[in-house]
Amino acid sequence: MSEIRALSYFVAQIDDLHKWRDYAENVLGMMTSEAPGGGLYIKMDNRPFRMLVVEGAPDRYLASGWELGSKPAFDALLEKLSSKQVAFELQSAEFCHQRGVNEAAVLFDPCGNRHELTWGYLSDCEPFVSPQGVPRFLTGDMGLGHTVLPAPDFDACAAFYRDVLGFAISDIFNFRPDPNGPAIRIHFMHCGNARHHSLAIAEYDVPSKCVHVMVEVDSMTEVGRAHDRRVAHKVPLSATLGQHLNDQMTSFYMKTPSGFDLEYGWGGLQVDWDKHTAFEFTKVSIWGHDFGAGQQEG
Ligand SMILES: Cc1ccc(O)c(O)c1CC[C@@H]1C(=O)CC[C@]2(C)C(=O)CC[C@@H]12
Ligand SMILES: [Fe+2]
Repeated sequence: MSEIRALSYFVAQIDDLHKWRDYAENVLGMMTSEAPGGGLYIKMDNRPFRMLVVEGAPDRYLASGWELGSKPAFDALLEKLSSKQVAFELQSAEFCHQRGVNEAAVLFDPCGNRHELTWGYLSDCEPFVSPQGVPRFLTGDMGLGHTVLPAPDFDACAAFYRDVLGFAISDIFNFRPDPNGPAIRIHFMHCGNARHHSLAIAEYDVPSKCVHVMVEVDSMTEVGRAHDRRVAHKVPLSATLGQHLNDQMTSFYMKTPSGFDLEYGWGGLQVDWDKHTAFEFTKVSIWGHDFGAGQQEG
């Protein structure tokens, strides 16, 4: 099992922070506050933030934050990076203060995706009270959800996540937009928690530098209510409601202000990895999930 415990946060960039504040509070149902050193904290549980949005151009996803369980685990992973000649940079006190962690190291995968390894998150244990009343997000030791990153140089990235960061494959999808054409590979991977996947890599590039991020609520009703808010706030739909075959998640996909998608779901599988057998699946979903919806204005 990976020494990485979970996806603890992500960082996104936008020209105007107000767009994300409005989206987070009124569509996602999350709380916001000003981040130390500038930027927007988006809060979805008892941690100060799970999303950090900074001002700048272009609109894009900037980084994935991965949490180690302890300083020894953090040091051991950096030791492993050094032994494999993988470059990383330890971060300043100001950087760690903004991320709310004791220590952080930054590195890039072979496709240029940025990762922040951290340990020792700061907690004020302020409760999460959704501005939309009811939603509760499934986080805790399973982290904020999952992220799907572009990996056009697929083999190099797959090796990096397995051999360097220690992720293991949950299952594999060979996506064939044309049934007789070549497959676009997507590997779903887990780390040190029960969530079916915390990371997936997809064999194509996207301008926003993230395919999507997934957040999970504790009831199907809240997926429906979020969808109503999406409609009310005219947020473009990227895929209709559906249920995935591999992790059984019922979800829909919509645009974020930074240009990548967000999957809002319920009912994802939690796996006992000692009993799991990796497999390849051949259908995106048991029902629904029309990704052609992104072409229309939803
Ligand atoms: C197939 C699948 C299983 C579990 C997930 O959480 C999940 O997001 C997916 C979909 C993966 C993938 C995607 O995110 C971008 C658009 C893709 C390539 C499609 O058009 C089909 C599969 C989709
Ligand atoms: Fe997903």
